[in-house]
Amino acid sequence: MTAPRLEVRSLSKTFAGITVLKDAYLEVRPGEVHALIGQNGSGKSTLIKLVSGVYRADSGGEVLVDGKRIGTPVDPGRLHEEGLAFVHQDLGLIHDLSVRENVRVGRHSTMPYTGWINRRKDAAAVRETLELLHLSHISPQTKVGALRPSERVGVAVARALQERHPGSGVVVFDESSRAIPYEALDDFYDMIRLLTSQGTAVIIVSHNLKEVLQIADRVTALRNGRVVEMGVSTSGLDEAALTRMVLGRDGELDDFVESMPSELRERGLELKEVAGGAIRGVSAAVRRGEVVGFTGTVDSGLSSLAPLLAGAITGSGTVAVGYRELSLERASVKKALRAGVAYIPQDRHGQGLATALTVEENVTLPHLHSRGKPWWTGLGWQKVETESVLKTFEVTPANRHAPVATFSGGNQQKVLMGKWLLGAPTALVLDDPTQAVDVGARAAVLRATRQAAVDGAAVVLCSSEVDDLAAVCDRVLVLEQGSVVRELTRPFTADDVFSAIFHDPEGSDR
Ligand SMILES: Nc1ncnc2c1ncn2[C@@H]1O[C@H](COP(=O)(O)OP(=O)(O)OP(=O)(O)O)[C@@H](O)[C@H]1O
Repeated sequence: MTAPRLEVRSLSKTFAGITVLKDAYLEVRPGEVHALIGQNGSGKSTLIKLVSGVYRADSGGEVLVDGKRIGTPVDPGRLHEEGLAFVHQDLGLIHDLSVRENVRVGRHSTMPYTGWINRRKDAAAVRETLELLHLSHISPQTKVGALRPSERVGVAVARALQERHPGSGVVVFDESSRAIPYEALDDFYDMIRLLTSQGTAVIIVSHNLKEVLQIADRVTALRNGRVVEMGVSTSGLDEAALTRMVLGRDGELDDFVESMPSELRERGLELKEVAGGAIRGVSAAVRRGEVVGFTGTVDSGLSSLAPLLAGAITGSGTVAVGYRELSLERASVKKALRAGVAYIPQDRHGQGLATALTVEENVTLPHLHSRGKPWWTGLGWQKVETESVLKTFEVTPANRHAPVATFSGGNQQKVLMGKWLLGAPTALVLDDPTQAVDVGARAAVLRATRQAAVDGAAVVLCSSEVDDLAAVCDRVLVLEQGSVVRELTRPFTADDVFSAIFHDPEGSDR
């Protein structure tokens, strides 16, 4: 029997006395797609970071590639040699540089004597790797920013795989598909299949259980820092079975509109000829008590809408919030916030959270003014409210004094939601709020979104997750080329939303 391509034996990791990964084990075979699944904070990234040498494991564990011991600790310098490659969620590409520069960074061929970069040799090496990935149409001279999203993933993979024998090694995609718009996913999956057909092993870390079923041969689940199932074949599994592996219990997405009815009132949020970014002109009214979804493909303008409404980018037109009117020409997040717009941005690091501060500081900071007294911030409410956020969203560890930076990605997203929902806003604008959250937390985020409407907010949900939109929205508006082109009113299903985005009136067999 051939040795596993990658084997992990008894890996543990302790941070400041708390063991977050305990005796993890894993076997990945050559030529397979192996998915790692688990709730936020279950230890997936920690496991990957131990294998990639970012963290040093507690003593006692072992990592083997093709039967050969490579640690622990794993020497990051040896990873390339041993055939381990990591493609992170943000891809780590510099858009202003060429494909050649991005792929060859740190690995340039140089001229003898002068030590200057040998561009011709570099370009030839890049072409060779791109050919392996069936991407020979990409020129090494093209700027990465000019490529399609799926081609960018190809460049990130080429960088990871260069100078490798086809079929060797392991490529780890850590939530990489989140960087890829829906319409480019098939190309990404084709590339994964191409790699595995050559014999390379692929690990995907994903919260998207549909994706896991579609692409993975076997799956390993972590719960509370332990591997609870290892290498289970996905044939014969369905989403409900994967959900049980993740949560240790059943978990279904409710129809929250049905189960959480709200009362509609005027004077919510009114968009008048809103334009800016890739939005060309949108007029729409969202009543208080209503959740209105906006959706569309990657080039529909969807990604500009939430930042525009929240004042994060300027534009033209006006947004009326209750009795106040904001001009988008002089917009700012501060002005929008003062008018009663709470905003959950997509980029939680850049705009959402101060990661060096504690959970309690993050959750309560925007509310000190309204909840505290001019002479005293008040500690009681801060404790109670923060603990309620930790409980509602099942944030782990439930430690309000821990710095946000030490939480897993999904748990940070939950803290961000909790922070803004505390304030009972007039309008709530959410930009793809379930990204990175696990299947259990996703339900909590959607319930909280609906609860905001029940409590009287006008809620705008910008998302391309059709299941989310169908679960919480009263109406869905579909964008194309920066304008609203279709409107769905209840009842509608996730498939209806999907068909409306891709303008497929016959429905689809996704
Ligand atoms: N640098 C750190 N210091 C302290 N604790 C940490 C650190 N990094 C991770 N942790 C803790 O380790 C646990 C596992 O986190 P990890 O990032 O591995 O989870 P995950 O399964 O990848 O979650 P997600 O799906 O949200 O990305 C969490 O409880 C997290 O708070």
